[in-house]
Amino acid sequence: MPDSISKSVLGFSRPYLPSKRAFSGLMVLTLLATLFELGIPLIARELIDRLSIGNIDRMVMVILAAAVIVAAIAEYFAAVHASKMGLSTVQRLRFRLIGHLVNVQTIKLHDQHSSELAAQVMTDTDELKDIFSSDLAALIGGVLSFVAVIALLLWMEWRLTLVLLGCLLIGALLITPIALSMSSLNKQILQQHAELTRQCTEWFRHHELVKVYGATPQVEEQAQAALDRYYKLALREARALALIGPISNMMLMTSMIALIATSAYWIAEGTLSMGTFTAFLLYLFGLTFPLIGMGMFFANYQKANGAAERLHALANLPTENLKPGSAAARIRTLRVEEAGLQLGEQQILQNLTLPDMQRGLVMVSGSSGSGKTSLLRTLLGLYPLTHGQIYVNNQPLSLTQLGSWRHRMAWVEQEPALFQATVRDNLCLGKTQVDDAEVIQVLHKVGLAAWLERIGGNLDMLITEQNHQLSGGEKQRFALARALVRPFDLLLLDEPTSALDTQNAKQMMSTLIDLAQSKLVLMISHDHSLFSHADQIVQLENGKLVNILPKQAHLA
Ligand SMILES: Nc1ncnc2c1ncn2[C@@H]1O[C@H](COP(=O)(O)OP(=O)(O)OP(=O)(O)O)[C@@H](O)[C@H]1O
Repeated sequence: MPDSISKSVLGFSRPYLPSKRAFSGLMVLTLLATLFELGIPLIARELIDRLSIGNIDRMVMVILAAAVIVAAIAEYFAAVHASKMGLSTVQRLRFRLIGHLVNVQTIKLHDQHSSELAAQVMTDTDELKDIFSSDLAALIGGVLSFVAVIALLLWMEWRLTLVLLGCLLIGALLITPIALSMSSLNKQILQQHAELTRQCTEWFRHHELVKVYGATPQVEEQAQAALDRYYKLALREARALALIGPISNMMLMTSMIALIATSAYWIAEGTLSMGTFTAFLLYLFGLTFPLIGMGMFFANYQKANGAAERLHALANLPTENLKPGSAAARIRTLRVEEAGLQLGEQQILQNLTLPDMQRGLVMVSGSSGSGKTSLLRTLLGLYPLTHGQIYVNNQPLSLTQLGSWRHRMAWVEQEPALFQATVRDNLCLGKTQVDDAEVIQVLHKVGLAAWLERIGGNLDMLITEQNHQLSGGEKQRFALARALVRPFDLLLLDEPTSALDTQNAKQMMSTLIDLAQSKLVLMISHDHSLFSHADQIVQLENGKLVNILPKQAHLA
């Protein structure tokens, strides 16, 4: 994302704001609406003064009607334009945030929950939307009306205007601390909202576990506590916001009473016309909305500051650097030299050296937690090496474009991830050209022909989040199919047979042995019965290489 210079709403949103033209358009429309709205009381004054001396002027009536209609039309277009600006700003921001978050370095996302991130992308940005749509238009119109009305009132009766300004100043002083408290309050509300979203996601995703372990009362208790926390914060915010309207109204009421009382005296004295008095009243009414609008803008701006601060933290998570370096060439050899990987306090790989590996099947074994998956993640460029180097065709991997390096690989994860998407979309992830015939062929190759038949050959079938459409073993073969529908030089597999029966494991091994004729296949496995297929066996312990056995040695 572009560097965000500040955590404030305007600083943070600057790169996504609408063009100057759009802002000018809003200014013009708001100005037009405000000018006509300000003109209406003056025309009304003229009309009433003429009527009071029995002069019915049709022209003034027509002008008044036209002014009312034009003001309404301009107000409508200003509101639509402002909403468009707010919506487009948030759309651009969300688009950049989504792109940014999927590129954030894996290790920086470890502490984040995906549903909390999703909640932030959707909910926190909503707080900014109102600022650039309704609130901004209200502010521009409000400031214009306020300045113009005060100028007109000063021109009409300066002493009364000073009394009015005094009342408004007291109102502003009352509203300011309320508005200022919004920033931290809203930050807490959004945090609590995201936390609730995370908890709900966990409960719904693991509903079977919850049922079987009879954890429903526990869930309800946690839900109640989380909802109570949210309710209290939201109520505090509602109470604070609810004060703004009455305070503004109270100040206007007070001003109006003072105005009417003095005006009554002057009308009786004959120094004030009925028309001027009507205009005063209309202007005071006209001030109500701008004042409330300005107060709300101030409060919402502070609220949005809380959201911007949270989004700022997301936007500053470091992303992967896919661009620098040279394009990855076809992989002929792969070597690891004194690789060290430390994550947090934990030393995961320690001086791990793997000599040149070429095409063939390399099995990685070792006890649980010895660093096998971490080694694969390092090769995938998901975990950065703390020291040491990986060499591809004798070139340091750190000098190679990460994106193009990944294009040379395919990966079958330990716990196959499935999207809530169609069979085709799950298999063809990242591919721009999809050939159904090829997809079906690959599904046959990995032993999913019977499964495909069962689903009626329907590649459009939706795989749901709970993915009951696939058994554990079918999921593993499905993940292999996803790898095989793309070209690669290096295939990384993380215990791909752990959920397979002997027959299916044999079939998968035969596919992998075939592939290993022309590609490098690196496979993690705990199953010693499969080791006889390996061209090389790498044994890790505590992140260190303890043994490396060629095929003959192992078979011996
Ligand atoms: N992102 C991480 N942050 C902190 N520790 C991590 C991270 N990734 C892995 N580890 C730790 O590194 C150690 C090795 O994990 P890894 O998953 O590589 O082991 P493994 O050999 O594949 O184990 P298994 O055979 O059980 O899958 C574990 O103790 C794990 O907790």
